[in-house]
Amino acid sequence: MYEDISITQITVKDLRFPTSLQHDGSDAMHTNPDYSCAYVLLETNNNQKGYGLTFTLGKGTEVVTCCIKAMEGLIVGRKVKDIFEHFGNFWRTLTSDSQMRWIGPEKGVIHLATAAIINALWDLWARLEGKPVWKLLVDLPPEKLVSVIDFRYITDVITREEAIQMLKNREEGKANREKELLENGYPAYTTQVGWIGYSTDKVKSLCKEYLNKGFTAFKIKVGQNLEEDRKRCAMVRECIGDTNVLMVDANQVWDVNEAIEWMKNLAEFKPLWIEEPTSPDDILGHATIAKELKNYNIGVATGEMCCNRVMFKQLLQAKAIEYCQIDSARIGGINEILAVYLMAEKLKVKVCPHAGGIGLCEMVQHLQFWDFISLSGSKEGKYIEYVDQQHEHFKVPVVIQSAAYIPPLEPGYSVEIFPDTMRKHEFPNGEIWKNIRTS
Ligand SMILES: C[C@H](O)[C@@H](O)[C@@H](O)[C@H](O)C(=O)O
Ligand SMILES: [Mg+2]
Repeated sequence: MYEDISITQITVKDLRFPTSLQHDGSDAMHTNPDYSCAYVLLETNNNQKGYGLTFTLGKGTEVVTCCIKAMEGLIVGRKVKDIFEHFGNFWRTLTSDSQMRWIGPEKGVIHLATAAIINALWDLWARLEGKPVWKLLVDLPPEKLVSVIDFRYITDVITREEAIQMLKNREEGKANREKELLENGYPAYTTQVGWIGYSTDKVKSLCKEYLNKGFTAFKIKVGQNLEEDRKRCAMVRECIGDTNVLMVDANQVWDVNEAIEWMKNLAEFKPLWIEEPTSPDDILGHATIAKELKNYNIGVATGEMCCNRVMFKQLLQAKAIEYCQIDSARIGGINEILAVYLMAEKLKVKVCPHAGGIGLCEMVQHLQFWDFISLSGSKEGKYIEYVDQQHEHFKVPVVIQSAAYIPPLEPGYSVEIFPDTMRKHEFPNGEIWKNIRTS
């Protein structure tokens, strides 16, 4: 298959959206984020295209696009057959290039660039197969699916053989779960109600709006001021009632002990989890927080800035997280994220993906659908994050019905952006940015 198809071009665009103007997406650490992405377009000699992105904020996009350009030589000229037949090996060539790996390895800008390229390759593969990515993943035989993963550094927790066996054990019932998912979708929680820059009135009216839309789980930002947080949590709890779920997110703002003390002060509002209480690199710190907060029935969630499968492995081994928040635009794209799902399943930690950023809802739903159908077989106590921003720029935007993600049927990874959006939002010459700079 695909005998003569090869990649002829990779184009990267710096696309930015002025979300900071309305404080959309703001949190304790990122008070003026402009949702942005380094957007990758792959082209082949048979006119097939593949689209992928990594999520960034404003000026940071400049650096990531530069890195993707530096990786061009690793992609262009490759036969797609060689990539997809030996995807695990190809992933390793991207992440192990002997000159480029020095600026990682497998972390930071270079790994964001890897994620964008890998995401575009999966989009291309799914389009060639005429399937959405979730279905491509579901239909791959266990041996083939597992062959895309690089197990280096994680075999002390999971081996290739174990992973294959786990998928085989779950084969029974796959068709029924797929059918059920297509009918009922996958539960979503909303973060749209509680960005840190939103006024109390705005938070209140958004809670009502999302309650009316059928949401039962709500995440708000905390971490700047304890008294304000207490007022905010009390107000949101009153608004959503006792039986609905509240999550809080500090975006790495605290020291370990500070996190524990702060959260004890918010415990009466019964948050399900505290997300990113401290540095994303502090595994033992997360473990300490998790241990202390267990007494208050508060779980620890993290992962949106976890840099690779090794860090995830340690978070899982150390019992540092109750909720594992994989992010579709980070670590090394789907190949590496699948490894995290497998480790989480083995160590019995729930995966609740992060999706607060542009295109993240569109992509990550595919992975969680695959997890439900092929790996964990359960949605129990799990959610996919939902933020209601920038979906109108995508050709296949997410569909949310009764607070549930409904699987897309269109081929690909759902991140193709309209050409008009690219013209308007490309930085610095798109018309949106020209207008902002002159106004
Ligand atoms: C800057 C971004 O909006 C973050 O605040 C966002 O990703 C957040 O942490 C989330 O969990 O959605
Ligand atoms: Mg978060």
